[in-house]
Amino acid sequence: MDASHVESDLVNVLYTEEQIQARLAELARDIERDYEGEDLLIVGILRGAVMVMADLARSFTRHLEMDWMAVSSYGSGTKSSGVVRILKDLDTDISGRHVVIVDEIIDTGLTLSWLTSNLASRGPASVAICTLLRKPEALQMPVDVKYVGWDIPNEFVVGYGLDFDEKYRNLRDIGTLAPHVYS
Ligand SMILES: O=P(O)(O)OC[C@H]1O[C@H](OP(=O)(O)OP(=O)(O)O)[C@H](O)[C@@H]1O
Ligand code: HPA
Repeated sequence: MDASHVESDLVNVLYTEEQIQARLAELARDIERDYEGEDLLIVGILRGAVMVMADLARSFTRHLEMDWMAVSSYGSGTKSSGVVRILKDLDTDISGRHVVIVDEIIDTGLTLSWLTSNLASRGPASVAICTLLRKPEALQMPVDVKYVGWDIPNEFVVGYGLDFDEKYRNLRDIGTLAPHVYS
């Protein structure tokens, strides 16, 4: 499939690469300000958060550590299964550490709500969430989010790490899928 073919699968571009980079730089400034003088560990949630982690981390002008977790709640479809499983745990002991979880989207809130309590039970100094996107109308669980890029409508989005059936993660922009892709 060539690149123009992939772009034509998008019905609407919500955020361009330039807009995403600018917003991540602002979020990095906010996080730097809030954790000034503190040790900081950012935790990316595989696989979707790879792009956000890479670009957010490089927007920081301070030292920080990075670790990764993989959890599963979506399978191959567009609906959360509601069951969260850890597929890869942290390599870092987070007791006494300030942790910021980094993800690309909060949809139902199930994943991050579960993950926040899981990490909080390990005795960190603090746990906060940074997400590029959030769908307020889709939330089923309360999630306390400290840093949000944008609130978006309740539509399935792809690109910049977000996939549909493992495709479209490598798009630079974020957009909604054309209906012909689902049918
Ligand atoms: O708020 P929720 O409804 O729980 O959805 C949010 C989760 O869904 C996505 O991950 P996904 O399970 O699609 O895995 P992936 O990152 O490997 O694509 C995203 O990265 C979040 O972790
Ligand atoms: O809208 C979405 N797109 C891709 N992956 C997702 N995981 C949760 N919500 C979404």
